[in-house]
Amino acid sequence: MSEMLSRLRTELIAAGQFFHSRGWVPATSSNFSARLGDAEILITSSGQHKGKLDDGGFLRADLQGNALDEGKRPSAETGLHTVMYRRDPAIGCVLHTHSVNATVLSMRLDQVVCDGYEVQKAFPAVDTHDSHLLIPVFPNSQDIPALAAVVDAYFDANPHTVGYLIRGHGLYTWGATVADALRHIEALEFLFECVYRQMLLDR
Ligand SMILES: CSC[C@@H](O)[C@@H](O)C(=O)COP(=O)(O)O
Ligand SMILES: [Zn+2]
Repeated sequence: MSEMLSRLRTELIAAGQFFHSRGWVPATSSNFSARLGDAEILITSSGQHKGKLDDGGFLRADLQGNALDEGKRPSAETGLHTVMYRRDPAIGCVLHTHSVNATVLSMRLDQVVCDGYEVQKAFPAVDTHDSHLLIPVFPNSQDIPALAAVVDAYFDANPHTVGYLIRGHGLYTWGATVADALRHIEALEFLFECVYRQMLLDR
C-alpha cells in the first residue's frame, strides 16, 4: 500500500465527514476521487454512505474507469471523474456532492451566474470580486458515457469552467489537491446559497 494512497484515502474520508456535517451527501449519494498517478485514480466504491466511509470504501481504477482492484465496483459515475483526469493532468481530485441548493437551483436555471462575490476568489484564476463565474447546468442522464461526452465537449469550448451542475442531481468540481477541490465545493455551495437567497429577495 503506497503512502500516497493511504494519505489521499484519509483526506477523502475526512472530506466526506465534513460534507455529511453540512448535509451535502445524503443517502449514499455523491462520489469522490483522487489521482494516484498518470493512469490511475482512487475512487469511492458504489453505494457507500459518503459521510461514513472507511478504508474499505475505495478502489483503484484506470482513466477509462476500469476497476483495478478485484471484487469492488467503482462509483456508477466514475466516467464523470475520468473525463476530467484525462482532460487535464493538473487535476488531482474530483468531488461530487448532492446538496439541496445545488439540486434546487439546477431545476430552475440553465446556468448559475455569480457576479461580485468576494468568495469567487476561492478559485485559482480569480483575483477579484469583480469577476464573472458561470456554472453550467447539464441535463441529467443515467447514461454516464453520454453525459461525460457532453461535459467533455462543453469543456473544449469553455476550458476555464470551475464546476458544473447536473439538473436535479448535484455538483461536480475539482482541483489540484483534495484540499483545493474541497475549497471549491465549499465556495460553490456558499455561492449557490447566496444566489438562491438573492432570487428570493428579487421576487
Ligand atoms: C443514492 S442516489 C445518488 C446516486 O444515484 C449517484 O448520483 C451518486 O452520486 C452516488 O453513486 P455511487 O455509485 O455511490 O457513486
Ligand atoms: Zn450523483
